[in-house]
Amino acid sequence: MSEPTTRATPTRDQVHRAPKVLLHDHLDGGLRPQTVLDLAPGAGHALPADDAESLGRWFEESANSGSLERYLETFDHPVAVMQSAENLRRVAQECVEDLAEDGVVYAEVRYAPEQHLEGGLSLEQVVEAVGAGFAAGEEAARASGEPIIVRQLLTAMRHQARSREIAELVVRYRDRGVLGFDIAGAEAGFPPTRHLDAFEYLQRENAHFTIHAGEAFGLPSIWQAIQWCGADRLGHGVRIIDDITVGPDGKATLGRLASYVRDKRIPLEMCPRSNVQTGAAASIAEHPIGLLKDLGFRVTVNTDNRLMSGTSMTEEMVGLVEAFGYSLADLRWFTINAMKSAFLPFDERLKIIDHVIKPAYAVLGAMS
Ligand SMILES: O=c1[nH]cnc2c1ncn2[C@@H]1O[C@H](CO)[C@@H](O)[C@H]1O
Ligand SMILES: [Zn+2]
Repeated sequence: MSEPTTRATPTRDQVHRAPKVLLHDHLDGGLRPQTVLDLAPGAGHALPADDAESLGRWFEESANSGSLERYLETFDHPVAVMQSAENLRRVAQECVEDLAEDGVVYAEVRYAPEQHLEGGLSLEQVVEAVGAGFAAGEEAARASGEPIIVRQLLTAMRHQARSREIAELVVRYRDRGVLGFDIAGAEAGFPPTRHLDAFEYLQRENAHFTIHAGEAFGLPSIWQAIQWCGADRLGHGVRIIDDITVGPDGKATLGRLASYVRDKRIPLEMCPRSNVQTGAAASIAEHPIGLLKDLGFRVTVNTDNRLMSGTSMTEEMVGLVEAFGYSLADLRWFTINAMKSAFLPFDERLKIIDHVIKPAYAVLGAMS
């Protein structure tokens, strides 16, 4: 019987070996420090450090700013070296290899094509270069016995005005590895409704999208994302906690919006370490993920930006195990939640749950 042993506290090695599903990871937030160093001279770009270890540390320290705006400034460096098809391809391939090595079996990786046009590429060429890199990475991962499926989400920058164009790009590439749309960037001052035409277009096209909301701005952003724009999922969504009150007896009362999010099973793409860095949460132990999980929200665990947070799926999950005492059964719950919430077709999601996630957890539980 594997069930009782899955209640034990998992070791780092077990978390590493467990199949993991990642829905919120930025391609330009996940470069290897060495790759940034390798590509910078060719891109004519100056960096704040000249060896991989110091550069990695620089990203983490600079991102540790307590403000989303300052956190986002660090992206200038990876974005500067992602302006050619060759570099995009390399970064995309390495991303898949790194995720596979971390035990991720399915990932949706996002980036903003409009930020990669400075070397003369078209939006289409950007999407195709990333797609080629993902395919090569999947191939390499399969060859090394770590099979993984990785798909693209295309992001539009919320302070810019290209969201409709990017939404159309998503629809054009929907059968070629692109599963959905997103908006990202500074949240305060740039509400989701600014891009309403893009979201309405996607809904008419039966396409999927997630919206970064409730990270650096509160409930109005989440409310707009869901009730005006029709988001399928919420990027972060941590501020939904503002619509929940916990009484002295520990009993939680949900407001209308929090009830709606829970009742409709709207997936929350939570990224604990990133939230601590931008000040959206005070610490991992105080992160709203603990309460939201207890209340049965459709919570998922994600990395956001592996480079800026010095993190991985294993690292995020180990952090949660340490802070909340989660068991393998809890990690399996997060993982199945994520797979259920993916933009991959339903039959393919089920196949991964039934043939990859559940059997691997059964083996891990039996061996613990
Ligand atoms: O947590 C986040 N909140 C909002 N925007 C973000 C976050 N992480 C990254 N980006 C933004 O998304 C762009 C495309 O990948 C990145 O260049 C960065 O500006
Ligand atoms: Zn993000």
